[in-house]
Amino acid sequence: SSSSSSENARFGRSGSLSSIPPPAQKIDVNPPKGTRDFPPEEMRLRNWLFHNFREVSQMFAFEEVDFPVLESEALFIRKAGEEIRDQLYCFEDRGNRRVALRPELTPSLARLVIQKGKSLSLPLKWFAVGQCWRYERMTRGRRREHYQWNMDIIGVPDVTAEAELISSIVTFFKRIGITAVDVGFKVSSRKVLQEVLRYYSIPNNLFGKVCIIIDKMEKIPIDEVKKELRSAELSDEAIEELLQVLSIKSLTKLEEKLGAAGEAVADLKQLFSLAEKFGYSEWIQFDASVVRGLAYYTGIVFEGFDREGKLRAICGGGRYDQLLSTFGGEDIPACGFGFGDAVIVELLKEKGLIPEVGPQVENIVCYLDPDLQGAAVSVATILRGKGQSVDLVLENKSLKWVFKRAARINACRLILVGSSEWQKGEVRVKNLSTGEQYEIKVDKLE
Ligand SMILES: Nc1ccc(Br)nc1
Repeated sequence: SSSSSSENARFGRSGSLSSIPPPAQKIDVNPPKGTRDFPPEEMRLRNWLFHNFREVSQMFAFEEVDFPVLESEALFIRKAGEEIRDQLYCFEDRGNRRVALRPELTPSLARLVIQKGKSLSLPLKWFAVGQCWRYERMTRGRRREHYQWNMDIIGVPDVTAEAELISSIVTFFKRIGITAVDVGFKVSSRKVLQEVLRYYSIPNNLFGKVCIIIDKMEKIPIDEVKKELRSAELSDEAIEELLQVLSIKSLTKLEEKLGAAGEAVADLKQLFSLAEKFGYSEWIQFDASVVRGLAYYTGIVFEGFDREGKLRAICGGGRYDQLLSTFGGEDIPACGFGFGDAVIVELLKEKGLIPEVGPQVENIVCYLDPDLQGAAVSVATILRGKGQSVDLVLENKSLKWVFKRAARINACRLILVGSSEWQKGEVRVKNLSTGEQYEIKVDKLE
C-alpha cells in the first residue's frame, strides 16, 4: 500500500482501526507491598553479599541446602507468643491445605533432617541462603520479605559448635571490612533462665513463653514485661530475681550468682575460652539479657549488634536441642544462626563500605556495514567459545552509539567488524582503557 509508515503504525498491519485494542488499564508496576525488585545494580550488590555468605560457608566446609519457600503452616505453629507466629504469611491453598511462606529456615531444616533420618551421617554442617516472609500490617511500613543466610551444625552437643558458628560470622564480617570496632556479639545461655525458673519451680512448659516475654524487654516498657510475666504465673519474687539476673553483664558475677556447678556457667566459660583460640575474644561479650525471640532455643544464644546502637540486630542464633522432637522426630543436638540481607546493607552504608560492583564485560562486538551482521555474529561466537564475555551489538548502530554503550557496560575492548579488514580476515580491536588500536586475524583473537 502507498500509506506512510506512520499511517501503517496508526492502522497496524491490517490497516483497519477496529483491530487496535484500546490502551489497557495501566497496572501498578511496583512490586507488592513490602517486597523488592532487584534491578541490575541492586542485584550486583545482592550477588556480592551472597557470594561472601557462600565463600565463608564453604571455607568452614558447610554444604549448601535449600527448601521450598512454601511449607505446611504446621511447621511454624508454636504457642509461645512469638512475633514470627503472629506475622505468619499463611493461607489456604486450592487443595484446602493450610500453608505458609516460610518466616525462617530452621524448621524446614529440621523437617529435612527428620525425613532423611538414619541415612544422614552426623555431624551435619549445612548452610542456606533463602527468602523468608512475614505478613505485617503495612501500618509499620516494614518489609515483608528478606533473604537470610543460615548456617547450622546438627549432631554436636558441645559448645565448640556455637564457637565455630560465631567464628564463621566474624570471618564474614572481616571479609567485607567490618571490624570489632563496628560490631560485637552479645552472648548468653538460656540455661541461665532455666536455672532461675527451676529455683522458683516454674514448670518447664512455660520456659519458651517466658523467653519470648524476656526478649521483648528492650522493646516494651518494663512494667508491661512484668505484667506479662505475672500472667505467665511467675511470682513477684521470681520476677524480681529473674530481672536482676538478666541484668548481669559479667561472667564472674553470673558465677557468683548461680554458682560454678551449673551448665550455664560451664558452657559460657568454655565458649569464652574457645573464643580466645579462634581469635575473636574482642568481638564477644556476656550479656544475660540476650534470649532471642525464637521459642526453640535451649542453650547458648547470641546476636550481632552495631556498637553505635543505630540498627536492629544484624544476625542471631543459638542452640536448639529439642526442636526435632516438636515435629515428632528423635531429638538431635543442633545450633545455628540467621543473618538477614537488610540490616547488614544499612551497616555497610553507615560505614562507607558498600563495594563498587559495576557491570564488567570483556568485549563489545559491532559491525559497521549492514552486510557484516553475520560476520559480527561469528566473531562474537568465536570469542564466547574461548570463554570470553561478549556484548554483541545486535543492530547496525553508529560508532557514537557503540562507544556510549561500551562505556555504560564497562567493556574492556571494542571489536569492530569492518569491510576492509574483513576482506583480509581481520577485525579492528580497540583497548578501551589504553586506547591502543590494532588489526588482527580473527583466529588470533584471544
Ligand atoms: N522472619 C522474618 C521474615 C521476613 C522479614 Br522482612 N523479617 C523477618
